[in-house]
Amino acid sequence: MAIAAATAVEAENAETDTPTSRFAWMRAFRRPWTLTGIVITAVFCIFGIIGPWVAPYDPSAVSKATLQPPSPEHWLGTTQTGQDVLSQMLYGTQISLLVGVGAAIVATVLSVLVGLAAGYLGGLSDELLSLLANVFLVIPALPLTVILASYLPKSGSLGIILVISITGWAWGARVLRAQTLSLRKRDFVEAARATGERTSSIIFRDIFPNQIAVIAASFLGTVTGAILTQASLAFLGLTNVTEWSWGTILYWAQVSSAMLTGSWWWFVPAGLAIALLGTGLSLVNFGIDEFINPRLRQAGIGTRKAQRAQVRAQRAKVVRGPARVRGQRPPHQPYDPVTSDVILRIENLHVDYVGENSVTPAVNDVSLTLRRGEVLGIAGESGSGKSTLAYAITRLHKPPAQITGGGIFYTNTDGSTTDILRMSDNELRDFRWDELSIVFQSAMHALNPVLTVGAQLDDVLRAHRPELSSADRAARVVELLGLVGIQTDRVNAYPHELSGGMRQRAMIAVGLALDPEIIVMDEPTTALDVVIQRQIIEKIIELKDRLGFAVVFITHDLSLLIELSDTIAVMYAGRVVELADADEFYRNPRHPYSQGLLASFPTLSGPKRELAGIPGSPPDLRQLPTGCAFAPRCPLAFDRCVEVVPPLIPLAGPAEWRQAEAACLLYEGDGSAAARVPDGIAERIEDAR
Ligand SMILES: Nc1ncnc2c1ncn2[C@@H]1O[C@H](COP(=O)(O)OP(=O)(O)OP(=O)(O)O)[C@@H](O)[C@H]1O
Repeated sequence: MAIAAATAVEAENAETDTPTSRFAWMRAFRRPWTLTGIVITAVFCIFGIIGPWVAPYDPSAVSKATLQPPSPEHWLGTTQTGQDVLSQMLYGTQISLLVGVGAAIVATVLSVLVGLAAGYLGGLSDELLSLLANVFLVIPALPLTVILASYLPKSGSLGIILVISITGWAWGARVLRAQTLSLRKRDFVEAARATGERTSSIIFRDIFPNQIAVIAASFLGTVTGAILTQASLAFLGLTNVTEWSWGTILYWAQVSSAMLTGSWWWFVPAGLAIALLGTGLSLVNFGIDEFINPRLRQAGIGTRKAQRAQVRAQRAKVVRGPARVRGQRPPHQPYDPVTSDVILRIENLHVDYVGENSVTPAVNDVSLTLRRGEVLGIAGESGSGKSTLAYAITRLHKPPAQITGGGIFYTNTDGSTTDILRMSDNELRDFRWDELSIVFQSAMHALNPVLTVGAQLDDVLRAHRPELSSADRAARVVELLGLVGIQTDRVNAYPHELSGGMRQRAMIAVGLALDPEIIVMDEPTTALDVVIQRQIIEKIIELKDRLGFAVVFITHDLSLLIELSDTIAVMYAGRVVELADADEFYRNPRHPYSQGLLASFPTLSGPKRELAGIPGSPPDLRQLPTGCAFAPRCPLAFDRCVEVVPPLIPLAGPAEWRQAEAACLLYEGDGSAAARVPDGIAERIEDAR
């Protein structure tokens, strides 16, 4: 078995053995088209810088050689007054580039600030900033540019940069706002928020890198647009026409009727330069896309090393051993009422989703207790309120969810208790991750796709342990990766370069970063195959036993839950309907819903049996039936079940039981048997068992 597990780990590691060398990103710029773009842009930049020094003539100096076509003396010919077109082009390149890059920098900074702030902050800030952007968008840019340009003193490039940036930032801001709106709902941003990163850090460390491709495209597009606009303004005579730029060359060519006289050498070079630079910048943009997006970078290069790694991974997958037989539950620390002290107490918690016309009571009067170092498993069908409960515990619930009642009490190490629901934002920021962390459902979405695993761990440490030096943080990152069983050379891997199991391990490492007392795990193994699921669960148990944290574990997978948990809470329609020691729950589930749930899962051990589903489906929480919400599906329901909402009734049992309660009228009375139920039901209970 150990060999099978080792092979599977090897397979997982092999699966991730893709080239993530420090210089892998450089390959993005090796593509022929990108290289062509870089060469074109670089040539223009070089001429922009050295142009005035290498120009053979003063661009304004007149001579007798008027309107000469290209010749060895004047490579690009001369103008009507005998000025050298090549010299004008060399001087003009500098001014055109200055205007293009200057305007693009100002417009991009404006659009990034407005777009990201509006999209992330939302509310009034969004409304005001969006209004501002919309106002600039509805004003026709060209007429506004023309008006502004004609009112500004023709002082030269600076005025033009200002005019172009004022009219050019709004569209980029709109696009970035829309992107930010969608990104802010992504799990990795939620995760960053939950880890306590500050707003500015979330915007610039988590959201901004995901937008760089858009920002780069917008920047390069604005450079081209600004050069074109400057050329148009100059062509119309709205700039300082004695300052040489590609636009002023075109202006003088046009006022001197160069097109009519067929003096093509006067205007073609300037037009060609604009077109060529635009093409070069577009080609560079493709390379930037690939450079920014680690997925494209990876997909594009397809090195032999990567292919070999994939083949190895495929082979290793084939030789994986079978999953461990269910029912071989790893040993837990035995329950000791003296040492097992309460660390989290949820009391009569109510969470509603408040809509315009309806209220969904997703968590309804839930009381639970988590003890230090233990695992509280929460089971239930989809829609029973498990995730809502997890989000409420961590105070990560968002409108329309509202906590409408109850308390969640955390026991500090000094024995005092704090109501999590009454914590201020600052207290919550310190509490989350330091004391209580979360492992989110889908690691692929909860990890930032454009940051390496190491950088994401580093972010958490940076946010909560500012006193740590970067070397200490790096050492802790390596230690955390080792803890969860990720090879430490994967520190620079991007999430997509890791297998599903590795990503989930990385998420667990993020959860462990600050040594919390409690980790809430919401479906942490969903979408993983059983072998990897098994490894993750074993890792969680190993870490829990080693580090002593408590876990609230949420899953649909009842057999997994029984294996992992000390106590199990079964939820149905927002309520806890059974609370029991995991072993006892497995041996003898009491609530008819728990019996149905267990019957619909394969047995952990023993002979094979036919699986039986629970008839019907969970009720609409907005219109709960009267009495017990499970009654319409319950094979044991009797008249009173549709009249009375059953409270959690303590069940009779041995003293060593941790907890045993069921919200079922069958156990009214002494909690031992169906003494008070009508005739015939007692036999049906026995049959059902
Ligand atoms: N944003 C929302 N607005 C309104 N109702 C919601 C919202 N989110 C969840 N609900 C409702 O709250 C109830 C509980 O949902 P929740 O996601 O907590 O259940 P769950 O047991 O975690 O389900 P799953 O296992 O599928 O995640 C469901 O009836 C669901 O429809």
